[in-house]
Amino acid sequence: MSSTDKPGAGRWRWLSGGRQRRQEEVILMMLCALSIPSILPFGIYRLLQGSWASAIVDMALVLAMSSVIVHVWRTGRYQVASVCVTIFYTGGMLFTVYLRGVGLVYWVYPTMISAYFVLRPSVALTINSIGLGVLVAVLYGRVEMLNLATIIVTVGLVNLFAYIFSYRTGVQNRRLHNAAELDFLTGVGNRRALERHLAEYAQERRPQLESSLLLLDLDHFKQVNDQYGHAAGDKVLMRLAELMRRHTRSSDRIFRYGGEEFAIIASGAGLNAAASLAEGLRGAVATATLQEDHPITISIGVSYMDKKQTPAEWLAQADKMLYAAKQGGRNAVRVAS
Ligand SMILES: Nc1nc2c(ncn2[C@@H]2O[C@H](COP(=O)(O)OP(=O)(O)OP(=O)(O)O)[C@@H](O)[C@H]2O)c(=O)[nH]1
Repeated sequence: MSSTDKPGAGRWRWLSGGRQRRQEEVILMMLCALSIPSILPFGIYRLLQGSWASAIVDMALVLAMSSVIVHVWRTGRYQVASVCVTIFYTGGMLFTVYLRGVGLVYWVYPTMISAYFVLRPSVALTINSIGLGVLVAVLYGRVEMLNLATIIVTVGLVNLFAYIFSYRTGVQNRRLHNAAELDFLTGVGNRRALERHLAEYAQERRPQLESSLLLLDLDHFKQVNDQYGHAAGDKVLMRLAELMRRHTRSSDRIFRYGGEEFAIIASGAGLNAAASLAEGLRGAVATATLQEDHPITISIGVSYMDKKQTPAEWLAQADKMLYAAKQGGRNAVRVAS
């Protein structure tokens, strides 16, 4: 069984709730879950003390974090929730310092570091810089200048180190991702990336989002290699990938499925739209010069990514159509009915 057949496979399966979750979702939910036992005891203590304002802030944070966990768990949407969580945390932390004084400034450090776990480094740095500005305004006149300067410098340094660490980790992650999922010759996604995207689409919950799968294969490509050499064949593959990029939308995803075989996930395209896309690509390749003095054509099989079927079935159907296009004389498009 290939990875396209396994919903919920992988490292985060135990938290998947039936589908494979992105790492970002899991980190956000864990961060929120961790904040509940960290804040709740203080909220209860403040309640017992009768410090109503502090207790309300703590309880509101606990409630907000619980809501975020439920929201992310149910919808899988984490981007806006990540910004909201950071703003809740920062606001709660600043209000607590405002209410109870500089003694609670220790909360600033974990709060600010947590932003780098769930946001892009530049966004986290921006929110934290605004938070630091508000903190200085809150504490100004309430603590000695030397004390305030120490807080500013230490908070600033913590942010600087967290930013550098988070930025470098992001760069390394992108490099690893590219090495694992990009085809080194053409720069489009590789087969592993295709399988991941198909599995993600199979678990996508928006019923109105329809997509189609195109499998493209160069016709008689062996002749190009035999006649002009392997390096010339490589150039043809690169030019074809470039042509596909130009003739697809930015939401479509292109992959190299095998040696001279490519796949396109036409996002948001039903069968008719996908058939027009395929026909346009076929015509564009037929009229382009991918190899001087040698006309090159492609054959394309198209299948509809029906949610009632599995990714393996979409691939098998598109492959069957591709085979039919080849059998029909090549330089042709066949669409699954
Ligand atoms: N240059 C180059 N050639 C490749 C690469 N991967 C596969 N090929 C070649 O692609 C050719 C595929 O040949 P076949 O499977 O016979 O297919 P074909 O000649 O395209 O014929 P049809 O698909 O039946 O139209 C072989 O010559 C492979 O060497 C690659 O990365 N670079």
